[in-house]
Amino acid sequence: MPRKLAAGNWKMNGLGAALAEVTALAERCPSPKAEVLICPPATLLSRLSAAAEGSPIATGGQDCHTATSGAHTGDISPAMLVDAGASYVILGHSERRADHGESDATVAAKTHAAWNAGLTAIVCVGETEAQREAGETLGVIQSQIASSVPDGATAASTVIAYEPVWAIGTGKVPTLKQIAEVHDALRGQLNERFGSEGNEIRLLYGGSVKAKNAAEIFAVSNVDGALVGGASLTAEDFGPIVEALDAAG
Ligand SMILES: O=C(CO)COP(=O)(O)O
Repeated sequence: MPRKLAAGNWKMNGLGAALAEVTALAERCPSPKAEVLICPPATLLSRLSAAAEGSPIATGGQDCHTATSGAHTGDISPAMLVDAGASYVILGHSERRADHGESDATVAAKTHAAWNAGLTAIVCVGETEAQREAGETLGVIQSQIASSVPDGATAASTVIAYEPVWAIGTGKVPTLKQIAEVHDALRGQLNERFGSEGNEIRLLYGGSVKAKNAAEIFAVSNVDGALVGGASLTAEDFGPIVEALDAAG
């Protein structure tokens, strides 16, 4: 099994001053057992990669285009993320699915492009509150996985993040039983489709993960780490989450 992963998604937050948080995080967690990843806005990626050099902190993008270069104003290619020091990219986040109309097919194409550039793709899935209330959660998520994750996914190339849309930035968190139900179902689906490799693909939980709830979430079966938004912005908030993941073994 690859190392567990504590991933921070800074979303559209962070100016130059935020680089100090990465230095502080590296000082606080000098040799974590888990992999630690920060995905800053694209404007900070190069500088953050430089600031994290020599530390255990990896960097990643929050989206990429399917092409390597060309006439796509405002977009960023996977090769450009690699050039800026990234080793990961978050794809299909629910905010991109909602704000930019990204479909499962788009996410799958971006995942292929990311793999071709040597990036590890963190593919995000999650149900809305209405879908959960209608009892559709597992069906929605399994269909998103089936169509957003291309054939050939491996533990080195792919991470899955389960992020219930209603838990993102709301302070609402599913029960541990609800998290276990989804993660166990995802593990079963990945095993069935990718064989032994599917057993090794890391499954992250995301949505209102904080220092105070991290340890109990990391104890849930088939939770191999977290994708953290708001609580990843400072070393003070993210450090204890990394430490909780390490303590979970
Ligand atoms: O969307 C998320 C990470 O990608 C979760 O965000 P919050 O941790 O702020 O709820």
